[in-house]
Amino acid sequence: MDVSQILDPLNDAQREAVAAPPGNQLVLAGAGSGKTRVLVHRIAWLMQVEGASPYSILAVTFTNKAAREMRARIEELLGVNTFGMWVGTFHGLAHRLLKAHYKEANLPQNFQILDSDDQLRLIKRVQNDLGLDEAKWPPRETQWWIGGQKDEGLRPQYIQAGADPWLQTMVRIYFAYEEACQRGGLVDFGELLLRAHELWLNNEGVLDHYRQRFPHILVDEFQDTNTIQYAWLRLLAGDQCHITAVGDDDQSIYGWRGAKIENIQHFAQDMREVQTVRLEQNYRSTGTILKAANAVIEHNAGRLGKELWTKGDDGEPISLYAAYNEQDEARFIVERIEQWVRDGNPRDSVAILYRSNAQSRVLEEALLREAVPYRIYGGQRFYERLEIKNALSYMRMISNPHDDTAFERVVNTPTRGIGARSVDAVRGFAREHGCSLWAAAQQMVAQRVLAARASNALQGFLDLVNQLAANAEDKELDAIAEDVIETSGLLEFHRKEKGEKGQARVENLKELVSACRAFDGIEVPPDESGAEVEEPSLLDQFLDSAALDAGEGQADEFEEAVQLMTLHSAKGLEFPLVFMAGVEENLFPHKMSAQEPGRMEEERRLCYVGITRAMQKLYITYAENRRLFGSETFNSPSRFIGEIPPELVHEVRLKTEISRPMFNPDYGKVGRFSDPAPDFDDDLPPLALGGRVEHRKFGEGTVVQFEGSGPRARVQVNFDDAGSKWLVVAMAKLQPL
Ligand SMILES: Nc1ncnc2c1ncn2[C@@H]1O[C@H](COP(=O)(O)OP(=O)(O)OP(=O)(O)O)[C@@H](O)[C@H]1O
Ligand SMILES: [Mg+2]
Repeated sequence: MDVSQILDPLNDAQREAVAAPPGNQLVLAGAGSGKTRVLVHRIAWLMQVEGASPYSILAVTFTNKAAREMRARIEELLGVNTFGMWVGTFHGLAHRLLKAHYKEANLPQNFQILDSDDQLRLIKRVQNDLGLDEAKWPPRETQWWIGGQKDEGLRPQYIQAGADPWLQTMVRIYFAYEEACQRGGLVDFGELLLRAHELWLNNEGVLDHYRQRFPHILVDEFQDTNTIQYAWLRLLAGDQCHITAVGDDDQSIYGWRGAKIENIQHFAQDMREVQTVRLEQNYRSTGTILKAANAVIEHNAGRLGKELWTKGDDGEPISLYAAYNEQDEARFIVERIEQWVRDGNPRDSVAILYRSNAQSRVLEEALLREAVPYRIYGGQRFYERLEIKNALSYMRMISNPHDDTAFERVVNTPTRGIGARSVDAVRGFAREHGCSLWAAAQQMVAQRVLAARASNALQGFLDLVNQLAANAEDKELDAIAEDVIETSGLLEFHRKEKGEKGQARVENLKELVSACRAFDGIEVPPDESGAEVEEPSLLDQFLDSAALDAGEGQADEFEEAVQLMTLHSAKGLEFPLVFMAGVEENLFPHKMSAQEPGRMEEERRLCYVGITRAMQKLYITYAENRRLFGSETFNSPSRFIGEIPPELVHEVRLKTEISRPMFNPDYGKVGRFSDPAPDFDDDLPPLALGGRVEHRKFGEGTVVQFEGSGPRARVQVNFDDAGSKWLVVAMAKLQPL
């Protein structure tokens, strides 16, 4: 038997983990030390040497994309098909279980996944029905709270509200929300996990079946499992099955969402005979990047403790750029990317990482301006778009007209004369009769409850959905989508919208048809045990995968593109060139983290995750002046920058003839940056970004941007009275103040 392919590309510690006899294992190791590689090779080993069938393996990954990569790697290593292996995220696997056992889970076969937006709407509606004022009971807070309870595995009946009126109300909403979900056949993300856990708890036969089936359980990114996920794993493992868990306590970044680092310690106690393996050699990053990461994370207390080293070169220093504002930052980043690409590197070797989703907009604009293809990773870019969600809602109505969330979304979209009052009346009727909105609307039309005009309009909507459903019979998925966007009037509606926005929406709707065309189903392999798996319709599969897979690189998967993503979604990934943007106090660390103990350490772990994504070169940028979330802020550089040893950092100065970057008082405090003298062109006044200048005609103003050099150099000045102007420096006779 040739196992050299499996073992040769590993170091001794990795080999020990991969080739261990079946048993419980914990691989605890820092970033880039090959944890994920160990997991993949371990699966290959189990199959090749222990004779495990792919059917007997369940692997949990952090994203669906990681799951696909894992499959591909194993197939490449062994030259066999991984068909039948269960590889996916906790949510994806839970969904699959619930689909296969919907009856035992007390769900309709075509239950729908409720994404966070739809969930919020539903909560609003539920609160409204309970007569709770939104101002006093912010629905987002309720959503957060309910999610938190589900993560902890708590149903409303188990929550002791005592005499706490706030908690009593929350529990009341939770009850009503559960009821609404059950009625509509809707399952939110937290519910997937909770139900899947209860499915096993309450159905011994089902649990036994899976325990028999999956003697080998493997989990990546174990440090970010929450209570219910861990309970689910343990329940499945019981005493017979073996878990290989790999993780890094320094990379636990989802505490705010209920993840428990403690699970790492509990694992060693809860499971029998756990073998712990540590990996310390890093294969990903240069020495410099690694030293920076180690230095930053050292500021955290209570670590399980491990130091990473590499045999590789030190590589280039980390570049730090102090931008004048967020525009300048974005432009700088795009320029460097263009240079990198001109040097012959592929675009998809670059990632821009940021702390908050909203930061992407400015970066996107800068990339668009320079026509640099980019993709937002994990940002729910396509399926989150309004017009797409509307079209998907029509498709959901075809699948299940009792889906209240979909009903709400499209009953009057595009507008068809069904006013808010009519919709309110439908809601009231549904509440009174304990039925779905669809059933209520049908009754109301039949009983002529509404005035003639409103009634006709509502009838029109009912007819439309019925017609779409009839048309959909025996049609291909893309034909259904095409019919939906045309017959519903959505396409026409956006065609009439003026400007680029409408056009983009039309294009998106069309893209949905292409997405349907390319879709060939979620793999549901036959279950050799004979457990009943009724194949859901392709439409249902598509709707589920759109909800589950949202944003995971589906935008033009094959185009070579720069990757944009939040630091959170960068976990587990690696890129030769990485930019960390917006590394400023209040943004990163996020200002919310100051309010809760422990959160600052989580921010630092997030910084560690960010730094360790970089293989060859890392840029850190911050803006002295930032417009974000609609307001202007002046932040100092992040404390994390100060935690990187100065000798690893090189500060970037822009060397155009006219620019002298604004002096940052904080540098003095940190007192450590090598500062190459800025270049000046003696003929021209030394204008500085952010500097004050005077113009004969326009008066005083602030320099905000530069462009070009030499005689063609231009500056943009925000004049106090005359507004913003672009001026040619050589002509404008600007006087620095
Ligand atoms: N023994 C090895 N020899 C050569 N390259 C290796 C070895 N082990 C891992 N690598 C490479 O090092 C990089 C990091 O590995 P991997 O992604 O598995 O690390 P990780 O510990 O999972 O990181 P993270 O904590 O970020 O998830 C990958 O490019 C991987 O292919
Ligand atoms: Mg990994």
